[in-house]
Amino acid sequence: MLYQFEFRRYQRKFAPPLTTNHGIWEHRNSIILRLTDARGRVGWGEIAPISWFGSETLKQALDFCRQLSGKITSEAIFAIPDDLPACQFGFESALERVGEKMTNLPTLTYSGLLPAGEAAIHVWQSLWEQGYRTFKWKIGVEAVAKELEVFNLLIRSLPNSAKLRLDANGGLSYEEAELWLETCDKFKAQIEFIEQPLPVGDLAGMLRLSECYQSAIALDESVATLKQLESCFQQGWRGIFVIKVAIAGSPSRLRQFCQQHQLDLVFSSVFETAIGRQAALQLAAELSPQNRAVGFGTNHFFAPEKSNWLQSLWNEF
Ligand SMILES: O=C(O)CCC(=O)c1ccccc1C(=O)O
Ligand SMILES: [Mg+2]
Repeated sequence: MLYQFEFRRYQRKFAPPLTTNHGIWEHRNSIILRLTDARGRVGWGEIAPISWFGSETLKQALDFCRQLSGKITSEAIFAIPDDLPACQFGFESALERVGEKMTNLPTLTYSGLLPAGEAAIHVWQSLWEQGYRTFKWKIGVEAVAKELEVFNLLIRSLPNSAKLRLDANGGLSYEEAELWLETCDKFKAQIEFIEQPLPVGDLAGMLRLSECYQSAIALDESVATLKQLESCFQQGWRGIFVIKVAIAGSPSRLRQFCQQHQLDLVFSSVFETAIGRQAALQLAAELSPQNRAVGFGTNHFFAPEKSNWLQSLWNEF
């Protein structure tokens, strides 16, 4: 089946900028795409790469879109190479939606993302009032001693029924990870897991840590794509896997892998727009075992989008 294909770049500004162990993030850039079949039915998709996280770059995605010259077949979509995982997601999810009505978002429990540093102590309350009960806080941004101090304030200020996730973005040394895990073990009832304590390549280190501490560890950067997910599973990881659907690759192959194996999954946003978010959350609702909140409580990092943003982007009024 042949489709007409159009795409536009889209940019949103983080307000305030997002700080992680990888640095400061000011703008979220992505590509919105539209497929149209011979009968004029359309499907929308989003390509939202994060190259520092292990996907292709925005430029590689744009180059791929440009060389298509406005046309693509479903066969070509399923043959997009594995080194363009965000493109695989964007095109396949658009294809799945051609002719489908926008459905209601599935009901899921959300984890609210807190800003790094002390700001977290001032932000969780408004998220709590919006109904969030699980929060994620970035660590590995400042010196460990300083962060442990803020952690102590944060964990004491949070209600006992709140759950906290700590995300190091691969930024800890083995010794620092030990220190954090000891701390987590002391607050077992409130800490859900620590995410990606060590760098991507150090699966052996994280396997060792997971044997030495009671607190759970989640892999994130180490399993950014389906290929990496399969590889970590084969190497014996049976802890938590964070799945960033929008950069993981082909949604149909991801679905297959997750249905074949019993995995402890946490679905997570890559700051996609409503288009990628819809597709990612639908897959999350399908595959999520429902016991863990999805990491899509991220919209407060942007000013609300105007309701006609997509029409404006396409210049269609
Ligand atoms: O998972 C969440 O709760 C929020 C999303 C998130 O933290 C994130 C978003 C974009 C890129 C990297 C990350 C991350 O988990 O490190
Ligand atoms: Mg993470």
